[in-house]
This record gives sequence, structure tokens and C-alpha cells, in this order.
Amino acid sequence: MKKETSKDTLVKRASPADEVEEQFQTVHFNWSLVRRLFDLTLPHRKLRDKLLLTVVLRAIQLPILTWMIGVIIDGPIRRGDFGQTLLYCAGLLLLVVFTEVVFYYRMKFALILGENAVNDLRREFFAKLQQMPMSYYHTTRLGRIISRVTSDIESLRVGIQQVFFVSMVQAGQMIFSAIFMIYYDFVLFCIVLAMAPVIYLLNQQFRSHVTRATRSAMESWSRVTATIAESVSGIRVTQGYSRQERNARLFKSQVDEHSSLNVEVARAQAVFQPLLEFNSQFFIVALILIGGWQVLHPSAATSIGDIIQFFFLANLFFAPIQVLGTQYAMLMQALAGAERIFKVLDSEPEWTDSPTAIDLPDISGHVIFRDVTFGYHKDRPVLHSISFEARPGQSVALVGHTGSGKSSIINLLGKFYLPDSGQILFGGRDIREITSSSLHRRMGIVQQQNFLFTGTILDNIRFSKPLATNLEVIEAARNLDCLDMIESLPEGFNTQVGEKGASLSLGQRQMVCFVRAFLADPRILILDEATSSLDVLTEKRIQNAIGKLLEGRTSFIVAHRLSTIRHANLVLVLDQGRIVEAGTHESLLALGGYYSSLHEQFVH
Ligand SMILES: Nc1ncnc2c1ncn2[C@@H]1O[C@H](COP(=O)(O)OP(=O)(O)OP(=O)(O)O)[C@@H](O)[C@H]1O
Repeated sequence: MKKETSKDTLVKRASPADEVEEQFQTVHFNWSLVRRLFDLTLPHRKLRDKLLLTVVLRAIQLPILTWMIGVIIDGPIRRGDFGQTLLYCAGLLLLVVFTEVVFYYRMKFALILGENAVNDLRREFFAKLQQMPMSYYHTTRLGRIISRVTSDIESLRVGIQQVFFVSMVQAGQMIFSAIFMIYYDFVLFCIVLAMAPVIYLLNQQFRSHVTRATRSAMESWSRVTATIAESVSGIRVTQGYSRQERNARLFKSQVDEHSSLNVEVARAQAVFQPLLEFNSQFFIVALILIGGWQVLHPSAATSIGDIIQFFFLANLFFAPIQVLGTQYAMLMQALAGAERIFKVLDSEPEWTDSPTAIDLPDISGHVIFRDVTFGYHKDRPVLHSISFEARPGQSVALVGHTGSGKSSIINLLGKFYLPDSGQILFGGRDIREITSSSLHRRMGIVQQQNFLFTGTILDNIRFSKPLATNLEVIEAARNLDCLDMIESLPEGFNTQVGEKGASLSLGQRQMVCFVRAFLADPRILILDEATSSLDVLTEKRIQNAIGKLLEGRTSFIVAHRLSTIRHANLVLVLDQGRIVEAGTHESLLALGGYYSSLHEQFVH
């Protein structure tokens, strides 16, 4: 059997520190990243090709318009032929209209293409999130994930919609203007070209400054979003400890920092743009001087039309340089976002189901842990040599102090992690040889947090069996003796539960989760008992429901209630990742060891 810890299936486990580093790492201009970003347009090839056509047309249109102006001045105007001038102007006007129509389509195609590409990416990203291993969620803050799907994808959208195609138009415009300029006056063109090193140096200086400032602004933004996400999830704690003011102060300092960094970016841009403009104007003055001299000296064979045309072309040549400067800053933002998003999309799960794993129609309720050792980090095991056996229909209670390893055993049972050594067997078959999907199909998991999704109670119950009929749902609720409780809610099964079940009481939420698990009719049930104490009546109902839920199933319960432990066929007592005692409640009590002292704490 192939052990799934081989090098090819294992990647370095991410730690929170890795994640923070990833967030703030330097992004360099990288052609392969640019190409990959551009490849996002591949599924929309037709639209992209139409867009590219409009880009080429746009790039050539303005220089042609300029060229036509020169032709009119040097042609019919110089000859004093007004009729011809009118005709030429009508032609020019037609070209102007065509230019603007192309401009309209250029923008429209780019916006649709960018939106389509980003839409694909959002879906792909969400699908990937659904498959990410538990370890990813243990080491990644919610705010970071949200900023991936919001600001990172947004900067990517700008990259596709604007940077690519605007840059192409601008670069094309420069090339065509240059060709026309060379055609008209090579000497004047050389003067224009002399400006290139100045622009290049200026750009270099500006680039690094803006890139640094932009990165700092993005870092601070991700801190802001992470704080918002954390504050919302932890609002109860905040209010409970009256920390609102302190949190508001912390948030204010973060947004202030973010604002000042944004101002820094704006300042860098504000200095760069006038500098560029000054350079352009300076060179235009130089051109007027030399061009004017040429016109005044007939030996130079330069006409006034040529000079006017040349100025227009020089302007067309200079204008894109400023635009490209801004586009560059946007491109760097898009690349930074793209790099982070692609990193998530490319990340391999720590392990995948072995190719030889079998999709079982049913799994056995006979579960054996054989000498299992496991750690979330390879060098820090949290479970040591765990061995026990649960026969079909038996219930196993896991007890122990906090951090003793109860949830870790549950995580292994659910195949959310794989053991580092030892075996977990279902009906004699190693868990590695059973596909996760077939395991989860026949396994019910009820967690302590009682997670409910936004929607109705009916939707939430059906989550475990989407095709269940209303009758089946009602029957499940009746079986667990909570039909009256659900029906007494304002809109019965159609009551909206709000985000995370906010509009239901703790007991009601638990009941809904039990019905959800019952409906799926799992062979194996994993139950993390809620620790919160409920009123006596609800408590009784919950106990009854648990009893019914467990009937005929192999169950593993992280037990917090004495009554659950009493009914268990096997009680595993855990301490620091080891089973220190195992047996029934009575036999363990009789032993008078670790369990009996733990029991004292349960009772009192
Ligand atoms: N995602 C994780 N990454 C790293 N270590 C973890 C992770 N989850 C748990 N641990 C560590 O594993 C050990 C066992 O934790 P586990 O959650 O299994 O205990 P537990 O008995 O279920 O505790 P509790 O009753 O408080 O839920 C602890 O030392 C804990 O710090």
C-alpha cells in the first residue's frame, strides 16, 4: 500500500507566519505572470480577438488622423482650393466618427472580457476554497481569504480590463507616430528620441517609489479587512468586555495609516506626472525652435504643414508615456494580486485520496485505531500510539481535559487529516484506501458550534440530503421528538435562521443539527457535545434526541455530559494525547484512577 506521506503528495505545511510573509512579499515584474494573467482571457478567445482588432485600429487611427491634417494643410489649403478642402474635411470627419465608434467597441469589449475573466476566476477560487484542506483554514485568517476575493481579484480585473489593452493602444500609438515622424523628418525624430533616456530614468525612479508605496498601502488594507472580519466574528466578546472603544481606536489607527499610505502613493504620482509633462513641453519647445529654423531656411525643404503635422505626432508620441506610467503602477497591483490568487489556486492539498482508494457504497461500522500517532506539525505529535476498537452499533465516549486530543481523534476519523503512523480501519479496510467522499456519505458529524447556514430551517436540514422530501424531513424531526419545537417557531420549517443560526436559541440550533444528521441516516456518527448548559427541559429533550440519534449507529462522542458517558459502551480517557484508561463508566470508576478523579469534577 502506498503511504500518502510521500514527497509528491506532501507540501510544506503552511504556518501563520508563512501566510503573513506571502501577503507582504515583494512582487517583481514577471513576464510569465503577465502571460498567465493574459491567459485568463483564453476561454473568451472570440471576444478577445475582436478586442485586439479594435486595439490595433485605435493605435493606428490617431496617427492617421494627424497625418490627414498635414495632407489637407499641405494639399488643398496650400493650393487655395476650398472645394477640395471641404471634401478632404468631410473625409476627415468620417474618419473621426469611425475612430470614436472603434473607441466605443474597444472599451465595451474590454469591460465585458475583464468581467468574464474575473467571473471565471471567482468561481474557480471558490471551488478551490471548498477543496482546501482543514490545515489551510487553520492557518489562514478569514480576512485574508476575503481580501483575495475582493481587492486582489479587483486589481486583477483592472489589469485585464484596462492595463493590457490601454497599454497596447498606447504603445501602438507611439510606434505608428514614430513611423510617421521618421517618414516626415528624421532629424526632428532624433530630437524626440533623445528624450527617451530622460523619460526612462524618471520612470525608473518613479516606479520603485510608487511600487513600494502601493505595496505598503495594500498591506495596510489587508490589515484593515482582517480586523473588520475579526471584529464582526468576535462582536460578542467585544461587547461582553466593553472593548468597543479600544477596538475603535485600533481600527482608527489602522485606517489612518492606510489613508496616509494612499496619500503617499498619490503624492508620488502627483510629482511624476507634472515632471513628465514638463519634459514633453520642454522638448516641444526644442522642436519648435529647430523646426521653425528649418521652415525659415528653404534649403531645409520643410513645409509649415510638415511642422504642424510633426507637432501633432510628437504629442501623440509623448502622451502615451504618461499613461503608460500610470498603467505600470496598476499592472504591479494586478500582478501582486494575481500572484497571491494563483498561489492559492496552484496549492496542492497536503494529501489527496490515494489512486487505489475505493469508493465504497457503504462503510462498515466496525472501526479500529491501531497504534495511531499524529501531529498537526510533523515534529510535534499530539496523539501517541492510540489504539481502540468500536464494534458496529457501539458508542465510544472520548473524555479528557482540554487539549488532551479528543478533537484530533475526531479529525482523523473524518479523514480531515491522515495519521502520521499507525492505521485506522473501517471494516478491516485502511482509511487511506477508502475515498473521502464515500466515507463522508455514510458519516454524520454534529459539531459543538452547531453551524447553520443562512436560509430556512428546511434548507438547513436538507443540507445533508438535498433530495429528501418534505415528508422525510418532518418524519426525521418527529423521530427525534422535536417536531413540535420546530413547528412552534414563527414560520415553522420555513423560519429563516439568519447567519450562523443567529435567530435560533442554542437548544433549537442543536436540535436542527441533530435532525440534519438523522436525515442523512449515517452508519457512523461523530458528535461533539455542546459544553453550554441548557435549561432542564431542553437538556432533557436533547438527551432524548441524542439517544435516538445514536441508536444502531457506531458513534464517537466528545462527551461533556455524564449521562452520555454512562451510556457509552467504551469510554476512552485521554491525557496529553495518550489513552490513559479505557473501559465502561462503571469499570473505570471501579479502577479508581484518572477517570474517577475526572468524574469527581463532572459531578461537582
Ligand atoms: N489545528 C491545529 N494546529 C496545531 N495544533 C493543534 C490544532 N488543533 C489542535 N492542536 C493541538 O493539538 C492538541 C490536542 O488538541 P485537541 O483539539 O485535539 O484537544 P481536545 O481534547 O479536543 O481539546 P478541547 O476539549 O479543548 O476541544 C492540543 O495541544 C492543541 O493545541
